[in-house]
Amino acid sequence: MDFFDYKRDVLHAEDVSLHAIAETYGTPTYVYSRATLERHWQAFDNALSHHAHLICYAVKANSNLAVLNVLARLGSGFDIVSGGELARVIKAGGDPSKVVFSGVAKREDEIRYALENKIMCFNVESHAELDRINKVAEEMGVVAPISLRINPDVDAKTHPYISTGLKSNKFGIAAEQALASYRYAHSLSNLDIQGMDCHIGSQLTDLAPFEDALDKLLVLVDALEKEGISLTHLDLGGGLGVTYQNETPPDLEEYAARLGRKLADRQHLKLILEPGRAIAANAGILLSKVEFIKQGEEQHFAIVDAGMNDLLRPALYSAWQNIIPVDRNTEATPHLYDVVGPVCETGDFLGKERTLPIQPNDYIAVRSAGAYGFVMASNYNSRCKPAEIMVDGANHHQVRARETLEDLWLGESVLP
Ligand SMILES: Cc1ncc(COP(=O)(O)O)c(C=O)c1O
Ligand SMILES: N[C@@H](CCCC[NH3+])C(=O)O
Repeated sequence: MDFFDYKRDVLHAEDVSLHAIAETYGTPTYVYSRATLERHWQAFDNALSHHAHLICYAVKANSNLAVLNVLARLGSGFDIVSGGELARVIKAGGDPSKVVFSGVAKREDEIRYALENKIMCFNVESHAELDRINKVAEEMGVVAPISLRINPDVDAKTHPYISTGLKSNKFGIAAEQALASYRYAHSLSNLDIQGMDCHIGSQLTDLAPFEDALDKLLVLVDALEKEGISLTHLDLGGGLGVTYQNETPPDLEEYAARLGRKLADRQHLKLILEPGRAIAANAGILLSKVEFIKQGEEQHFAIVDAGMNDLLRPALYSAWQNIIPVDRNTEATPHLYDVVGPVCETGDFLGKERTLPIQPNDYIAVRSAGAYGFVMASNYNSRCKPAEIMVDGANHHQVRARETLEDLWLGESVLP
């Protein structure tokens, strides 16, 4: 069941007409479905019910406070990559003791802030970072829980910009160096070794790389055990793909079953997953209005009021996201369009060669925009960032106001 569907020829989010949302809040506007977020999180939780586990939603995918709060209410943990994301989790009512802190370069102040809030674990990516966390923990007179992020050197077969588990990527500690790194961590007085983690990439549509990575990690877990270093959790990161166009991402049950089989005789090892996209992407759309139709030399352009500053994925990765009309009952004849924004860049497009029955002032929805959408928005061209709305059944709530002109120069000043 899709919570974004047509009712009486008008696209709805749950029970709310997107036409009504556009008229009430204006465009461009991100619209999220609470029921979809909950269903996706619950699907992960249920699929892993046979094994001790914690789902740590990757905050970077969509960090709106209302999104985090909906997931926190379900009991979600959170994967963060900055002090800012931790502050958001806390502000949204999330439990810091269910937070894992990833990222290649945590600053000292961020480490201190995380220790003060007693997060569950730091996912550490280098010796230098071990030293830094140990130093801050020592200064504070506490012990820091840590896990080492291993780079298993597996090919996630995804877009090169979002592949993270290859030797050539900046992420993690090479598998060959892992034992030495654990020994080193063990020698530091203010660190407590808890786990091992990896994250091999995003938008994976094949299970084999996850299994290969898990196999490599388990070899290391066993080797550590022999040295008297036993771990309490294994964190396999995020990365499960979603359907944008015609991808067939692995079935969640199958994913969980395959991981579960490899962990069956290791019940003491709690499994942590850090899904972001799989929870948020298809729980959101970007609503936009057609400004003009323009006949170019070779193609038609539909110029809409959302641009690359609002949704960067098409421009940055040539990512394909479905674009559909909000009103199906239209007089407009379908044409092939490049759907472009108002930003002064040739790369400013939301979709190319899309057949759409649209005319000026019609609304369109860019689907699968709940993850890596608003969070990657910018003010380029001094454009105000869009509003964000959360639909909950027949209700809609503005969970972030559209930026105003005053917001554009917040904190700026001119010379005296
Ligand atoms: C460490 C880490 N965990 C989790 C995620 C979430 O990934 P995804 O949105 O693909 O599930 C990412 C981003 O790719 C990440 O870097
Ligand atoms: N921003 C990327 C995903 C990056 C994942 C970061 N670890 C995307 O939109 O696909």
